[in-house]
Amino acid sequence: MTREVALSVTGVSKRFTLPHERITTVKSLFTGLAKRRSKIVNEDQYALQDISFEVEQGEFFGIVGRNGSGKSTLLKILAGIYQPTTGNVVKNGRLVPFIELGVGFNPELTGRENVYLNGAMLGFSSREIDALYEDIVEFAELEKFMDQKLKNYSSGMQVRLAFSMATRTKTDILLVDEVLAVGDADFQRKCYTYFKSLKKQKVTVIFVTHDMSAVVEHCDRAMLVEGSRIVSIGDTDKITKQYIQLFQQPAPAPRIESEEQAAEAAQAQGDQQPEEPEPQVEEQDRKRWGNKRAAFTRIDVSSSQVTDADDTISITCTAKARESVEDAVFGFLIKNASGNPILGTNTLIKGQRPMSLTEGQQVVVRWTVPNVFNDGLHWLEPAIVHNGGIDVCDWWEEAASFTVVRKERTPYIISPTIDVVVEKDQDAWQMS
Ligand SMILES: Nc1ncnc2c1ncn2[C@@H]1O[C@H](COP(=O)(O)OP(=O)(O)OP(=O)(O)O)[C@@H](O)[C@H]1O
Repeated sequence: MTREVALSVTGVSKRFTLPHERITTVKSLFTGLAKRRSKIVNEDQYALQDISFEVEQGEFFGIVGRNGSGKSTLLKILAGIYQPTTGNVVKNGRLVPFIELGVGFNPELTGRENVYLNGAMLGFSSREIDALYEDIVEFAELEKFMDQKLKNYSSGMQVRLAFSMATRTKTDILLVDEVLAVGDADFQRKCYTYFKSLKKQKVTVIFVTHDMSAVVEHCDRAMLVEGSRIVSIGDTDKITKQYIQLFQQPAPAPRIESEEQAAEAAQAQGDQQPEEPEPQVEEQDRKRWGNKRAAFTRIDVSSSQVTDADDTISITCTAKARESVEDAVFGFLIKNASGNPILGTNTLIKGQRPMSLTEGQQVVVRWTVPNVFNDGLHWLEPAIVHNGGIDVCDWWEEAASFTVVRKERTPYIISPTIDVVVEKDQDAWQMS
């Protein structure tokens, strides 16, 4: 049987030019001299570099990668919203993007009016929408809300309506970004069932997500993108493992484009004084912040793969005080791959008094957490706060991760072990 290609991407790169306040030396970043030593330059940044891959007709193809790795830019190029800087995309058939919430909707109109407005944008006549209307509303489960203005809908309700509309459109290729993640678990399940039904019609689904369990469960193949380039393409087990491994490594270096910038970067490297290395925690990091009077030096999770056999998960947080801290409280959150907090606590809640730390003192906090988690990737977010919780010493999103593999899957946020005993009175019918 000949292989039928739905989508072919060859040598695609995308460059954005950004005005940027560039601090001219790494050292000045830490010495408060940043203002005097900075200048505005136009910096070219590659969101994608040399991307080539093919997706077959009827494939459910996942695209995964860290925040900022280039996934959404790639989908926008596939959708024709962005033009690639170099390279080309060949699509075999019609492509419908479902990638940004709110596109094609007007918040001041009712749900019903928006169905007609959005339908017109998707190419339906009003008679066609009349015929589809009931199905759209039923799939979205919004029967009671269609006469309310869209601005009163939750983001989950909006996504249900938008997705329900997208499913009515005849398409050969469907692009789905993470927007589905705002729908609840039941709705997501419904969407996956719908995607699977598309396979029979040879419709191709390209799906961007951070939810590794969804990749393993639903995708035929997946692609991992990191720092604007493809790391690998292959079976979903391999790709999801590689994705998880990425978080044990530092994020990639910024992508430098011009020779002048490369020379500046080299100089900045040279400006670092080896005899006074800057502590890692002071680097600019969107996912980590705080005054660092006390900071984590190490986070350990007992196992990166958690199964039904594990009753508990041990988390060990090692921290060091750089200055004295009067009343430190240690805590943590655990979030699932969609970023929903699942549980969390702190030493105060657990009855420990706020800790007084002296300069240079090391603290090790060990947590034992029951394994209540559902299938998939989970993030650990430890924190140290002080001053009655008003000031943050160190707050670290996605400091570590673990993946839960369950034999039984439920559509809920947690999946604790639940035992059941059924007692049936076998003679009951004889007695009545
Ligand atoms: N319109 C734009 N102008 C300038 N830079 C952009 C633009 N869109 C994206 N970028 C940059 O391109 C890079 C890739 O962004 P992109 O949104 O594609 O990543 P992503 O993998 O989808 O991230 P996330 O998982 O957070 O959604 C980022 O560094 C981002 O800042």
